Amino acid sequence: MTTAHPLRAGTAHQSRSVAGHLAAVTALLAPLAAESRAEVLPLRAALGRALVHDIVAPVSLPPFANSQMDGYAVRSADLHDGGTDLRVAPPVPAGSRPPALLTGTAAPIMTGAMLPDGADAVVPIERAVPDSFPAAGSEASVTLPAVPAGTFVRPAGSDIVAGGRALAARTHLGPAQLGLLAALGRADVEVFKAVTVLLVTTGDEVVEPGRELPDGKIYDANGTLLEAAMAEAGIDVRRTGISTDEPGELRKLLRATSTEADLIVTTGGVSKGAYEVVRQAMEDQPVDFLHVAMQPGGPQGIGTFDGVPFLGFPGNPVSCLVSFEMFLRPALSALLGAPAPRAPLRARLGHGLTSPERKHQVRRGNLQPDGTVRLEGGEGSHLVHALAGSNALVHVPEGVTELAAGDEVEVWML
Ligand SMILES: Nc1nc2c(c(=O)[nH]1)N[C@H]1C(S)=C(S)[C@@H](COP(=O)(O)OP(=O)(O)OC[C@H]3O[C@@H](n4cnc5c(N)ncnc54)[C@H](O)[C@@H]3O)O[C@H]1N2
Ligand code: MOO
Repeated sequence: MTTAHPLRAGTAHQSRSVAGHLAAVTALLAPLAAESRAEVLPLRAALGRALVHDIVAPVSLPPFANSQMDGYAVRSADLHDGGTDLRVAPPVPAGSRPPALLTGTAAPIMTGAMLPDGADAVVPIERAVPDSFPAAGSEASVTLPAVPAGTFVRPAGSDIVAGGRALAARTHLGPAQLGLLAALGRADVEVFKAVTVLLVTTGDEVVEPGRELPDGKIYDANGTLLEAAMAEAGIDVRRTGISTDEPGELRKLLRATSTEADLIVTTGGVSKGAYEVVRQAMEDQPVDFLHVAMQPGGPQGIGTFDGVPFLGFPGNPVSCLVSFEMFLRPALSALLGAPAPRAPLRARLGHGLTSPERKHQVRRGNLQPDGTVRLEGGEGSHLVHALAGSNALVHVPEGVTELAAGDEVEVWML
């Protein structure tokens, strides 16, 4: 292909850095961040999505000064060292505005109840004598120790003040963020629509799980692996079934199924063999096939098919998962705020490793409770069993060829 295209790498033999390819994938998918791709969802349906706009707090949290403890609301100026007897006022009712607290009285108040006007502190019931509340309606007095103003009071707006920014645009909505929106009184929220990916696995040697396995064939691991990775990341995944190695058939399949898709992802058929179906099917399309300086996941395809963004991941199962984690997930995180990016951790290697000098290596491993990471399997990108026994990706940056046990590495929890 010689057509000029902003996403294209130049010659097919050029190797592109991981950062360079991530930038290209992000540029390819940038139109997905258009505000026209917004929808309003009830909070319960918005888990895992991200905000289109900033959210401004319509009320303060807490909305009113309230008690942090079960105890007595007091005027701190009434209390003196050595203990002070106060008349017990009627209890503060839950969920409504109490009458003002008269000087020389203490009002039983429960956690979260509104502080009466005039009260400026709460003495926990454990510090009162007696240390239990009198029966409702009875005449009683209580002895309380001196406390500074503000003791066990949660001031209005101490969490957020009305008019302040509660959440920024592109914030990923997990339980805490949805809980905040509910606390602010929101019943629904404007989020980016889920990204729809058409996922196509390819190869004459690949057979649907559940069928018989003739000699020379293997089961399709990639379809299930990537569908699960994408679904977990909140992507709406459509599967086409396995494409044969016939480029015309793959083209027909894509044309029939890709119209509603935001992105086409294929696996396999992108390297240098004689039957690279994805390469051949894309011959008349603005698609680059290039090598990223990464192991696994080196061979990559990127461009558009009939105008639909396209990523061609390599066929080895570990390679296609690593491609998803290194490029698609972070590109969507950066553009749309969802899925959430992987949180990078630092860990110490349980044992040494070697890595090719000009490649960013991504090994699979298990982060142990003692903070060391044990590598699972070797470098091979076919090691799906070792992948299944791993809980983390282990990064060895380009330029690092050898690491010893105890050396620090970056890991991403899977
Ligand atoms: N001469 C070269 N050969 C290869 C190179 C290279 O640079 N020069 N790169 C190697 C690397 S690295 C990778 S990764 C693979 C990528 O190959 P393809 O994307 O073309 O994928 P295939 O050849 O179709 O398959 C590779 C491998 O993965 C297995 N596979 C394919 N699809 C599935 C599936 N759905 N489920 C499970 N396993 C699958 C397939 O049987 C092969 O074993 O190329 C290297 N070769
Ligand atoms: O780079 Mo390939 O993706 O290792 O096996």
